[in-house]
Amino acid sequence: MAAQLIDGKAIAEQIRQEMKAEVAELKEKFGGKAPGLAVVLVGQRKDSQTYVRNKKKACEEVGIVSFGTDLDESATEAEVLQAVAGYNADPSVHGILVQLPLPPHIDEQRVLDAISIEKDVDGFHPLNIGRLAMRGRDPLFVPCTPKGCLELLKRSGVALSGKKAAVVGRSNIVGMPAALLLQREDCTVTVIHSRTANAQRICAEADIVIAACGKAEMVGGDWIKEGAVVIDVGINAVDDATAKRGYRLVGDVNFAEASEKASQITPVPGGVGPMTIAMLLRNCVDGAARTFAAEA
Ligand SMILES: Nc1nc2c(c(=O)[nH]1)N[C@@H](CN(C=O)c1ccc(C(=O)N[C@@H](CCC(=O)O)C(=O)O)cc1)CN2
Ligand SMILES: [Mg+2]
Repeated sequence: MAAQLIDGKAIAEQIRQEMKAEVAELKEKFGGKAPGLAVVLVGQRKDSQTYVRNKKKACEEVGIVSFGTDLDESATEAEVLQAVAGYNADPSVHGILVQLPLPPHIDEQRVLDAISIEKDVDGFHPLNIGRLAMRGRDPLFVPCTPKGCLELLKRSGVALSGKKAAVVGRSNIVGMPAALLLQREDCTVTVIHSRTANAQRICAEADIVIAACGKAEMVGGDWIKEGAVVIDVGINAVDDATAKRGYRLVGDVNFAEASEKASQITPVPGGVGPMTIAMLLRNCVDGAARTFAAEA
């Protein structure tokens, strides 16, 4: 039987509407103060420019004030660090995001480590990741894409406790934090990576699969257990002369095959992607609410 679609675009829209009301309440409660998000973009990558534009548009929609620094591809690491330091010190900014990837001459780790953990709305700072990994500790922010995956599961009524989960991929941004989040929900988690022996057989035992390996359609139908829930994080462009843009987007999962086996599945596009931005807004509003309450 074909799987039920998890509509990330619709769920993200619903979350934005919920947040619009929350931001209005915050303003009412705290004398007109609004949450502020600062985005630092380095270089002219078309995809990054689109994501940053979409983030600013989403901020506007919910009432978050956005700030931006656009630096040339040739910007030095010192210039990027200076932009971050300025936003760290700016009381009207509650969230700082440096769009990734950065040009290769800039040390990504050094830049991410420079963001104040109270404003780390991407959740990439080692202190936030470290707290996520520890029992009894809570990060101030959780990385947006894995947070979006968990939100999709919860809003789709998927019970997590005691379930077997497989995360395909172990990146710092998605795979690793997704595995930690599932573990915090009492799933038994296996992380599958490029050196995993019998990856397909292990994945096919999971009740929940999060695919984030960055390889177009690598997770085939035979990787999916009958009735499993599949969350596809991948966004891969494949040439297609018949498509409007000359390419089409596919995930890390072979959607046609997997949807014959899964009970629920996310599409690409329109699955996890829109949730990344919705969770960024969520983090920014939560950060601002914490600051406003502390200042009151
Ligand atoms: N600082 C960060 N950099 C990057 C992150 C991040 O979370 N923080 N994630 C990605 C890019 N990204 C947000 O920044 C992002 C990627 C994709 C989407 C999205 O909505 N995708 C659409 C399809 C878009 C298209 O048509 O091209 C979808 O899946 O439906 C949103 C945000 C790397 N960098
Ligand atoms: Mg998607």
